[in-house]
Amino acid sequence: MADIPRNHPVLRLGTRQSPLAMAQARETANRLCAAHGWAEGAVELVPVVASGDKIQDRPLAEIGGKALWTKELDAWLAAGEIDASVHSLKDVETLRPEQFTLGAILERADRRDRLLGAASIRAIPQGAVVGTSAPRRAAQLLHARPDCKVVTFRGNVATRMAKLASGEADATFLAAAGLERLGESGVGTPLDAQDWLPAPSQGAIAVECRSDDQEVRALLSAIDHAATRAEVLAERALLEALGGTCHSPIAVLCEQDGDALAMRAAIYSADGADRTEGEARFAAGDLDAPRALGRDLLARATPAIRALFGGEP
Ligand SMILES: NCc1[nH]cc(CCC(=O)O)c1CC(=O)O
Repeated sequence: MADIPRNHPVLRLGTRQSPLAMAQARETANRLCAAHGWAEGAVELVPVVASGDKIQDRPLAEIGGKALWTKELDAWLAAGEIDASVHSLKDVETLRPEQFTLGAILERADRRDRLLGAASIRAIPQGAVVGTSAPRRAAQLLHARPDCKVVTFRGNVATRMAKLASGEADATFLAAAGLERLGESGVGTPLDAQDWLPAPSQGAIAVECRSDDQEVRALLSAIDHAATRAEVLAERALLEALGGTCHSPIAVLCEQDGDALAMRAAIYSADGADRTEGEARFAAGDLDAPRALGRDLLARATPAIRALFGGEP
């Protein structure tokens, strides 16, 4: 068992303030307490309002991308105001400052998207309005259903469900993991990875700490899930090779398959008309294979797809 620091509370965990972020931070705190035999309250949650939560009316890709989710927490972590920060790994930029490290990646929850408002992609009514601001979800939908109209849908999970209920769209997508963590696991229909791949790292919670903070690194390592780490780091290696940004429609899933990892990935043009897919099988920890898959996808992609990759984050 790791040493419990003298002062109480022992660990200050920074988190965004949205209900989903708070649920993820509580789950992280519970796991830390269970792993180390700490009393409740040994982990203090420190909520901050992230820039990404302040601007709700425009797609994230337009207003500055994933950095808007981590900016405030990064500043607090760098300054020592918090010991670690909890993120949805899919919202964390691929290239992070050297001063931070992924101290723990928790066991991945359901990786799938869920469709709300229709029983399947095929069952969405002809010409329906579908709310999403994720380039991946928009492109995947339009690839399968070019008759649909995509409208911007931002805000936290409850906001998006309310927008759907009020008729702003006929259907929308939400991550199964997020719904589950909010106690809404029965909402909508899960889309199986066979025909609808999720976002890189979807369903995984990441806990970042300062790279030079050996004490916190040791504490966090107790809740790290090695199999999840291998999968999501491979997905992020693919992302890195693609030079993908939050404008880039990338769908990928890496899963344990016997004693190896199996990855399937697809990249799209913004309008979903073009799609290039590929797959690879490799050993856990091999990041060259997913990078090679990324380069291979780009080499085979159309100009309309390639225009969305290799850009600035
Ligand atoms: N883009 C926002 C976001 N970031 C993480 C989740 C859910 C949790 C996860 O996927 O890990 C969500 C909501 C959603 O996409 O529906």
